Amino acid sequence: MLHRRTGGAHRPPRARSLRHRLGQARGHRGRGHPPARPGRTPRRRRNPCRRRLHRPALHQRRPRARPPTRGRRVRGRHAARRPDRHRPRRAQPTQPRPHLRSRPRPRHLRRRHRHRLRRRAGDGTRLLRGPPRHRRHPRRRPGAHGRGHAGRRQGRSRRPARRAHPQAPLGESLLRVRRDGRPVNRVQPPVALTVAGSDSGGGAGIQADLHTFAAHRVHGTSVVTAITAQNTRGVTAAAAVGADLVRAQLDAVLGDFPVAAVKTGMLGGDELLALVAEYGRADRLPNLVVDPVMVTTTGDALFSGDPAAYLAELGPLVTLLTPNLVEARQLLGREIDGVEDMREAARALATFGPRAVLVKGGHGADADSADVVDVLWCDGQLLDLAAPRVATRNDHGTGCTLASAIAARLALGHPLPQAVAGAKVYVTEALKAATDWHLGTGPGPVHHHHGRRSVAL
Ligand SMILES: Nc1ncnc2c1ncn2[C@@H]1O[C@H](COP(=O)(O)OP(=O)(O)O)[C@@H](O)[C@H]1O
Ligand SMILES: Cc1ncc(COP(=O)(O)OP(=O)(O)O)c(N)n1
Repeated sequence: MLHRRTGGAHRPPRARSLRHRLGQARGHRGRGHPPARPGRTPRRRRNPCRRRLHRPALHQRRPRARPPTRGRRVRGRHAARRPDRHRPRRAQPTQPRPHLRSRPRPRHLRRRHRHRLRRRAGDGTRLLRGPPRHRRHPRRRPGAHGRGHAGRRQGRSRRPARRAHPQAPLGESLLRVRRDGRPVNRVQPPVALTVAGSDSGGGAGIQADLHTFAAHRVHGTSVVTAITAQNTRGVTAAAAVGADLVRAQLDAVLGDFPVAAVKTGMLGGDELLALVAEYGRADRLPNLVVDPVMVTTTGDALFSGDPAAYLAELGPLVTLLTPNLVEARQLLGREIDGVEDMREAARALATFGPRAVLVKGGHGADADSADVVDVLWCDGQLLDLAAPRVATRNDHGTGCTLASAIAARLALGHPLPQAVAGAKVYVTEALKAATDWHLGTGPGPVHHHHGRRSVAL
């Protein structure tokens, strides 16, 4: 059988070999078998780690001890012709084989890496996991209750457990791999854009947004609208970036990256507001989440324009508007007190054209309440989103973090209400994880990368 495949010998050897390996990785063992090369004895490539160690060597086996299969008969014939076939088949390469690095790892290693991914899976990485293995496992048998390979392992106790592939270079064996065998770091992330001011303290603004995108495994791009000299105690100086430079940044990013969602934060004044609206009208700002930043929790004003212009300019272009209580008051020009008022405010803001409005109840709401309630108006429906209030003074940048987490999730393809709910959970966890931090002497930042170990560990 095998020799009939020698027609494939005209193809370039490397392509043939890769196809074979891919075939193995997908479980098409028969079809992916490599054809014989001229001048070489065809042999079946096997992962040496999967060798059945308890079976006798070929020359010691009783003839026809088992009913021969096609594959075994072929192997047996070659074993008979080639005495060197009786050597242990774990041939070790003596030279480094860097060309192997891009190849899929053996199945048992991929499985191990998947387990590692699951153990580490935080809120955002859950998406990478896919459905539980047992649901898709082609070898799943009735009675095997979905615990991976528990059933299959019973008869394989002598297999050396958790051993690295003897041929894998060290770097390769440490790479995490996805279900389809490709290393994780080759998966292209979606792209999100933040249009916001810089917070030199790193807790809010551009810095918080990029942290949040990264925590969601979304590639973050940025257009800087202002530079603030800021720490946990407040803002000591601020300067707007000129409209020409902001335009150039927008063109550089939007002209090159497949931006899937945009978050805006500090726009500083009417000029940049109009500029962003121009790009929105030109349909260049998909999934636009607008955090109408006007004043920090420490009381520093970050917007010098007309609040009403926010709604007039951006309202109809916005996917989601996320004012806090202070900002909702300024946008509507009236008091907002309590959850019923927040619902009314969300309804009123929605009349300016955004698809959805989220009135946030963190800063400025009843600090003694057990829950923090945000009100979401989305596609004509009102929804209260409640989360346990986290007792902490480290809550700097929660508004930026929430809006950029929503944008990241939209870039990842989450539907809007789920993106908002998931982002709120993410912020709550980020607040909890930073309660003991002492970064700065005022309200410190939240822990954007909670649930993830450092990549240096
Ligand atoms: N102490 C807290 N505990 C739990 N959630 C909070 C807390 N403070 C703020 N949040 C949440 O953080 C998000 C940002 O809200 P808020 O702080 O009001 O925005 P901003 O930072 O723009 O003032 C909201 O989802 C809010 O519910
Ligand atoms: C540069 C910059 N942009 C926005 C803010 C406001 O951030 P926010 O998330 O609303 O958090 P608080 O400042 O209110 O804690 C900022 N401070 N700086």
